Amino acid sequence: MDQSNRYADLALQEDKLIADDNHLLVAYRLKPATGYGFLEVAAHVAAESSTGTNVEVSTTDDFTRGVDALVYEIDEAAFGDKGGLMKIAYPVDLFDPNLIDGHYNVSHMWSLILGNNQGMGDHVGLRMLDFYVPEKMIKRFDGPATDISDLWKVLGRPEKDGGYIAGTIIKPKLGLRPEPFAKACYDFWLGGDFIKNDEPQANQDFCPMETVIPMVAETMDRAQQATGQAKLFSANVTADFHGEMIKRGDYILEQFAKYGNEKHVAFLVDGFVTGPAGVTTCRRAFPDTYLHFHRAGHGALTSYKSPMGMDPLCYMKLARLMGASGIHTGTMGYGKMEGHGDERVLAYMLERDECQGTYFYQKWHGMKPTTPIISGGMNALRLPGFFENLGHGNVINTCGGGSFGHIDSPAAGGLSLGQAYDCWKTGADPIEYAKEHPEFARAFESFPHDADKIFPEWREKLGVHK
Ligand SMILES: O=C(COP(=O)(O)O)[C@H](O)[C@H](O)COP(=O)(O)O
Ligand SMILES: [Mg+2]
Repeated sequence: MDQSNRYADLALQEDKLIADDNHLLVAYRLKPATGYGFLEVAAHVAAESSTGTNVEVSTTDDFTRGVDALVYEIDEAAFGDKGGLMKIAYPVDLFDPNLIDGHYNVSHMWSLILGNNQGMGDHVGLRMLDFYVPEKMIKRFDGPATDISDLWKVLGRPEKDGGYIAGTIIKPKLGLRPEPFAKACYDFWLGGDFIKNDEPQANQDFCPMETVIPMVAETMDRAQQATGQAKLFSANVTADFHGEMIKRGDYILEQFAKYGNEKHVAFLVDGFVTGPAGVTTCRRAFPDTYLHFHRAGHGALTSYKSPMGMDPLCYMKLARLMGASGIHTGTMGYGKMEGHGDERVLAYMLERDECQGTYFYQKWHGMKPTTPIISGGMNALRLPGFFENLGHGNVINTCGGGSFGHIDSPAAGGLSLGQAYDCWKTGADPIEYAKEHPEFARAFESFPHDADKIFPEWREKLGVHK
């Protein structure tokens, strides 16, 4: 059934919709199935995502029609054989404020703008590319409670432009018992700032949380005394049940508090698999603790290979609305995961108070920033190019292989990361810099494939021969 008479109004002007502040706007890539017209399917998406279904229903009244989502722009040929562009305006009244405080639910918003419409049979691709949240709504999302300035403060740095946080992920990913786990932490902290649990490290029988966490807390204290520097640990609190997540969080804070280090802890939530409910549980139960949003699994939704799901930019915006203090953004083509250099916008959208996205200029109206967490196949050699592309180094970076794969030690791995930042920041030539900085220099020998690719003449210039 073609519902474009009701669910499309191509005369609506985007500027006016934004000025009126009564609509949430979404840009999608749509590819209709064979035999269906573009506007017809677009209107069906708007219907399915608001007041309608695939047929007229007798219960509809005039008020109902007043909150229809409307297709207001289409460009059928925008993406060639991948489909066309359509934009839909959703009345703010469609969205769901909490009973307890009137704040909006991200889970509800998500189920509306990218929910049932994903499974419709009359398209072969529907992907959310960008969205715009109006001012009156954005002020009623939680947003972050803590941000990178809280971590810089713990590290004794300026709270503005406090710079690069050199981190790692304890590797191997699984299989370390408590003693070797704590030892790995100590060995890295001698050279770096920040350690996170890898996302599946939790409460396994071979490494129970109630054995390993007290050891990590004691280790942090020892590493801080040995180096005279503050250290940070991002502990996994992911769980299905909010009560379990809170139990884990309370337990972890209690253990680090024994050394006065409760502010040196972040909580890692696998926010893709727990969804907004998991992230918000952590955000609200522990508003003083930095919320580290790990997104394992997100590729099923955000991969550019898919005609479905959403672009990573949308995922970043959802994470900031939910209140993530930091979220993984990928490595913008410099690491091992999918991505490309122009994904700088992912970081800028998280950090800035206003930012131009793919289709919409989003203002955040004072919402705290979310830190870009750079992770996945990174090491000291890849970092200078990464910083150059991004234009700054106010990020958390975690290098698992890049630290524990350093041929000298995890501490040397950690030091090599801070040196990579210093090298870029001071505008030094990496090869010249390596001559004066042994840990950075040994990263070339640790990661020779990267060295060959990024600095092809490194062997001759540094005098290192096979
Ligand atoms: O454990 C790692 C990286 O380990 P390593 O440093 O050894 O590659 C992270 O879980 C991934 O970065 C997640 O990907 P993303 O950050 O893209 O979500
Ligand atoms: Mg991991």
